[in-house]
Amino acid sequence: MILVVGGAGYIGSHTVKELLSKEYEVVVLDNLSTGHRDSVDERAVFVEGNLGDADVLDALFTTYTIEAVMHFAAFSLVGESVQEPAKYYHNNVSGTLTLLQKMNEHGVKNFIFSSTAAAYGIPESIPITENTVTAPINPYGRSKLMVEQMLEDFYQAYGLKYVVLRYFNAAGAYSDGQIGEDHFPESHLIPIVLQHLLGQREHISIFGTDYNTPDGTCIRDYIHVTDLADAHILSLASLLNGDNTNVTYNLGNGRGYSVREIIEMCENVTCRKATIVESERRPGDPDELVASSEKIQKELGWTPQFELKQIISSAWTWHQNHPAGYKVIN
Ligand SMILES: NC(=O)c1ccc[n+]([C@@H]2O[C@H](COP(=O)([O-])OP(=O)(O)OC[C@H]3O[C@@H](n4cnc5c(N)ncnc54)[C@H](O)[C@@H]3O)[C@@H](O)[C@H]2O)c1
Ligand SMILES: O=c1ccn([C@@H]2O[C@H](COP(=O)(O)OP(=O)(O)O[C@H]3O[C@H](CO)[C@@H](O)[C@H](O)[C@H]3O)[C@@H](O)[C@H]2O)c(=O)[nH]1
Repeated sequence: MILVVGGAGYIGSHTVKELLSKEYEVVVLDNLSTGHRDSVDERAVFVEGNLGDADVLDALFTTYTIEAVMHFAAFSLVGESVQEPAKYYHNNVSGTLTLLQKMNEHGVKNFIFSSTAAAYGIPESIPITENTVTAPINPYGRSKLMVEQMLEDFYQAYGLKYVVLRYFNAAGAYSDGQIGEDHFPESHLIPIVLQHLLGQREHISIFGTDYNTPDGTCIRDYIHVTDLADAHILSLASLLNGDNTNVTYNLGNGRGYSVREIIEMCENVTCRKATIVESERRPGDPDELVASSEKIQKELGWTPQFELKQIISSAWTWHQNHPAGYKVIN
């Protein structure tokens, strides 16, 4: 069985569906702090609990035979991490340490970790490879990098095998339109633009128009959540068949889009016109983040299947069908 920690969240719930479609048995552990019970496929076992709760973990590892753990659970709002670093180190680092200790005690040796492009901070060059210097510029990025470092120590000392996946900007929704992105508060650009185009927000703020990019707005690499889920499946197989022991991969499309280009593509997909307000820079935003994902393409044969237009179309279907997200409207 595969334990998916944070499987009721955005990326976790999509990965659960992919795992089930590949005939893996899945148990989800999630405390629903930012996730949604309704996003979890009913074929998965659901346990509500905290990943930092040793008793919950003992019960899980005793009840189920866990071959591998996929760990999505974290707090991930950059701005909040600057205001409340303790919250981030407690959940993302200390919670994960408890999980790793319990895995070790129960002899569970395979681990896949959701890391982030934020681990690189302001990169020295583009595209970013796994060898680019990691120098995070906020507590969120640092909390992820600390876990990466713990994983290498656990590998050396206890033989934990791991794959670290550094995602760039996750976006899009599952092909059946039934699950998608529902964060509160929403901070990500694509859902914010689509919510505006649905009439749920008065305007879109562009955070900074004086960046060192061709149109002055930040450039990011957007990757479909299903492509991320597929990378997890490949990583899992490589751990289980012994090909990988301790490895880090970037996950992006290798193509950057500016904030203005994203808004234009959203207008194009939805055939609606956006109202834009040019605002101040948001603290901590690097000019440009674009991945080189050649390493995972070469080593595991992962190839992203979705381009920006398809990413936005799938997200649009989700938002139209679920204007209030997972909330039930009476
Ligand atoms: N969304 C992105 O663009 C992006 C980019 C890079 C990395 N990531 C990372 O990927 C992971 C998933 O991101 P997401 O967007 O799906 O986030 P999300 O908030 O939708 O999902 C996180 C899930 O973890 C659960 N959780 C949090 N703390 C927990 C705890 N202590 N015990 C049990 N469950 C807990 C939440 O309830 C939620 O269901 C995170 O680790 C995030 O840092 C996300
Ligand atoms: O209303 C908005 C929201 C965002 N942006 C800009 O849009 C870009 C993308 O922002 P966002 O969607 O919030 O993503 P990022 O800040 O790039 O961060 C995401 O991608 C990172 C990896 O690249 C992950 O580490 C983070 O967890 C994840 O939130 C940034 O330049 C923002 O300043 C706006 O201009 N207006």
